[in-house]
Amino acid sequence: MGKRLFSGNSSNSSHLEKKPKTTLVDLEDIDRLLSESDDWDDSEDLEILNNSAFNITSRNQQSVPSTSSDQKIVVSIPDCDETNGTDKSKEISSMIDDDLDNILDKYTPSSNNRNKPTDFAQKPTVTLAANPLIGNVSNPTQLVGTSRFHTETQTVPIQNNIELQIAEQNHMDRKWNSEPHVPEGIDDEDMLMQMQDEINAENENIKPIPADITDDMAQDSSIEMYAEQPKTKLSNKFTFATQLPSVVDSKDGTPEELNLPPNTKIKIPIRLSVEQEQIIDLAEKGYNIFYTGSAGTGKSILLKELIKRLKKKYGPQHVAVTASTGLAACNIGGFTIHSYTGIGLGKGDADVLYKKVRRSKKHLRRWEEMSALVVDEISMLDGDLLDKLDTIAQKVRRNHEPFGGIQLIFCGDFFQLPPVSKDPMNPTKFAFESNSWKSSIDITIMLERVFRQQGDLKFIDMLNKMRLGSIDEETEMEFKKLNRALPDDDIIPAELYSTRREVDRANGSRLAKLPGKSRIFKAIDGGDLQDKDLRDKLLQNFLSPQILHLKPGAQVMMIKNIDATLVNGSLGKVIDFMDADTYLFYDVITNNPEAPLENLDALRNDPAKLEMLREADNDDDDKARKNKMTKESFSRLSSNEVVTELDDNIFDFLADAEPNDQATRDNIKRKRAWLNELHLSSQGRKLPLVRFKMADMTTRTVLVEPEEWAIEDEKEKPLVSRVQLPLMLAWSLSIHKSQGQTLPKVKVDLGRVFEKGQAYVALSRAVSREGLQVINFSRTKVGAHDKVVQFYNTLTSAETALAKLGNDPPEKKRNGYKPQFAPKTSLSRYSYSKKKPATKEGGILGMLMTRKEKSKH
Ligand SMILES: Nc1ncnc2c1ncn2[C@@H]1O[C@H](COP(=O)(O)OP(=O)(O)OP(=O)(O)O)[C@@H](O)[C@H]1O
Repeated sequence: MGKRLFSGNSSNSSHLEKKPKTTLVDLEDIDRLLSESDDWDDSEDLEILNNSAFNITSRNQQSVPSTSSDQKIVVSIPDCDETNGTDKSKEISSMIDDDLDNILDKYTPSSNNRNKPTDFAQKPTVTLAANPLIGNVSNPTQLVGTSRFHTETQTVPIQNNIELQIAEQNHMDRKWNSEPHVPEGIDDEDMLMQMQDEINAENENIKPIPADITDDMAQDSSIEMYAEQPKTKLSNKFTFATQLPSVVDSKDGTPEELNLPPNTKIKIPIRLSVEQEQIIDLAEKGYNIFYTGSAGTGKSILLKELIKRLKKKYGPQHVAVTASTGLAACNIGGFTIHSYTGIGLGKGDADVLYKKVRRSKKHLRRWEEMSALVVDEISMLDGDLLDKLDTIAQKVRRNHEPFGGIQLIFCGDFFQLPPVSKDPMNPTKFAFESNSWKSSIDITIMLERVFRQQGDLKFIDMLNKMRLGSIDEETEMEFKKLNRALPDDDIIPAELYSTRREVDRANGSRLAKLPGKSRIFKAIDGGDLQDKDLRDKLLQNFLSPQILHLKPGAQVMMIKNIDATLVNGSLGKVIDFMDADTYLFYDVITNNPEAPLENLDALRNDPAKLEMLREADNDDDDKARKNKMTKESFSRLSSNEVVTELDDNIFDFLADAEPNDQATRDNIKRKRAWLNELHLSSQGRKLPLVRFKMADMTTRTVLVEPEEWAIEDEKEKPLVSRVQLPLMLAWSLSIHKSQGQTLPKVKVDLGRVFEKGQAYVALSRAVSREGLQVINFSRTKVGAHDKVVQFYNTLTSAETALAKLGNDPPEKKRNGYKPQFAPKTSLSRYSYSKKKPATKEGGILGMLMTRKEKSKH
């Protein structure tokens, strides 16, 4: 029997949990690789796993129905960089050779696993991919947890109809042409097909003889064994998703000669185009770059790769990854520029904002350590604000070069949405009109190839005309033809509207269609401002509504940055409502299903420990403490609140591990009852338990607690404030929020378009005309700013920009340019306290508190 290198599990909707449903049996291999390599950067989980030798995960397709048992295992081969590529390549090569044997071992019937019930047979897909661009990475610690979880719960084996796939070489690797590092044997499609045929031929002989698989056999087998998954009620299908990996049906993307079965899903790694690569080259040389291109030219995709390269060059903590809006920031795994730089709403002059930054050690440090500042969707950033940021940078860093010598990478399309200007007397100032832009940007480049709509060239042409604000009659007719219903299939179309009122109405009607009564969450508003009209106006500006209606099944969007992965823009689905105390225990059971009930009981009956746990869960910064009381009053159970039993959905994680032995089954049953009893008797207000979809396609289930928004005067006293759940319904989106998205199926209503570029942004989210419905189209809705047209007339292609530059890198051109980060002079005055758990407890309490600490960082 070969060593067990990996295994996967079946995936239905419930497998999109944060606790990964991937099993990695041979963890030692991963651990060893991680510890032996000098290249891993421990501080960045994502970095580690992007570079890890093996990245073995189970992936769900976005549109897999909840009842499906479709499975996909991705084995990623790491990227080779310039310096260590060859060695690592050899190492991987030999390991991969072993792995092929293991794949065969794993899916070939052996004496131990021959008798399996085909009823439960899953249909795994094995993809051997060379570090796909959008890898689904997992965290090694998560893998450890998962492994334990699965080892203790024997289930039923995967067996028949396996499909082996080979993903193309990762064309992001710039050494592809010269030194392909995929080992021989892996990129050989014939061999894979042969393996697939062999395995399936053997598997056909397996007779469905259920029930006689003993625990011992399961332990000994090289095959992991899984239970048939019970169906969950809530689908994990989302109306839309941000920048999903390119997963296409075989009919669209599989090379003919692969001859894969019709339902095979293939992940096609993205290969950067020459012009995209050229921009990376320029950025690596240290130039301050603005690059642009029409919607769908791959600006964001390129930006993600560029960020990786800059992090390699400067170190992750020296690269500020930001965007002008929360959703755009979410797309590139960054922050809004306002929150990252510490300028809040950006109100007040540069001096006021500089003082604000100085008061926050965290933000001061960020500015001081910054070597590169990346801003996505720059078109929505106000030119005056850019000038203020420039001033702050120079002051904080005590360096009078533009932006204090920080390298700038700006990306966006000025033909799309301009900065929001609410003051008619003070019209929009584009970023390119600012003084700081003129003094800092070395190169402006235009990407020319459109990827998003590449399957519909006529549509690209129509959109291009629209972008420039001039469409002819024929184009208008073509757009008007799109006023028809979209096919009613598995995918629910996203809906885009121009105004918030329209969005609210559309979301409200979707909510009404869900069964059951909605729960109402009323905001607590405060602040010192006396002028009622002004106060109401300011309150209206908050994204969070005064009254929020929610039901289980509601699609929601997070509207605050909570931690590293749960950010403004994260999409989720409400699965139930529970109070904070029940959630503490729910969390314990989720992470530790085998924890004895007696321990949970003991913790429940120990008020001191419980209090400690609650404290550890609370944010300890000053402001949070000030608002604690308001938040607490928000979270108090009101007398008329009806408390019902918890829904079975919340126990998905237990159902996944459907045990074979009676004792474990009983244990789980007891825990369900125990948690329900706690839930029914608890005095806390029931808050939404939301399953969020993460950028790596896993999910994370969290109890969403109230947050505070405030508009402050210059002395940081709140003029108006609101405490509310940081959620909004999200079946429909405003066009402003949709900027940056790729939406395969979308319905757009242009009836109330009020801004130049707005109609273009909305329609260019679609991938093709086939997936686009347009209501209220009219030529009058289309327009472009003259200033933007003029500015774009001055732009060049990447190739021309390169030719003009010559060989001198900007380090030589810009006097005193520092490719590394700024001196840390003022830093030494501060000491940074790291948050520590309130106490070092062992057992469940300790585990919980450590987890909470970790999730905060
Ligand atoms: N080099 C490439 N090869 C194949 N597909 C690509 C490439 N670059 C981008 N794409 C695809 O094109 C689509 C649009 O990419 P992306 O969102 O990065 O464009 P964008 O220019 O940022 O669009 P927008 O301006 O609308 O935000 C995505 O589906 C992406 O996967």
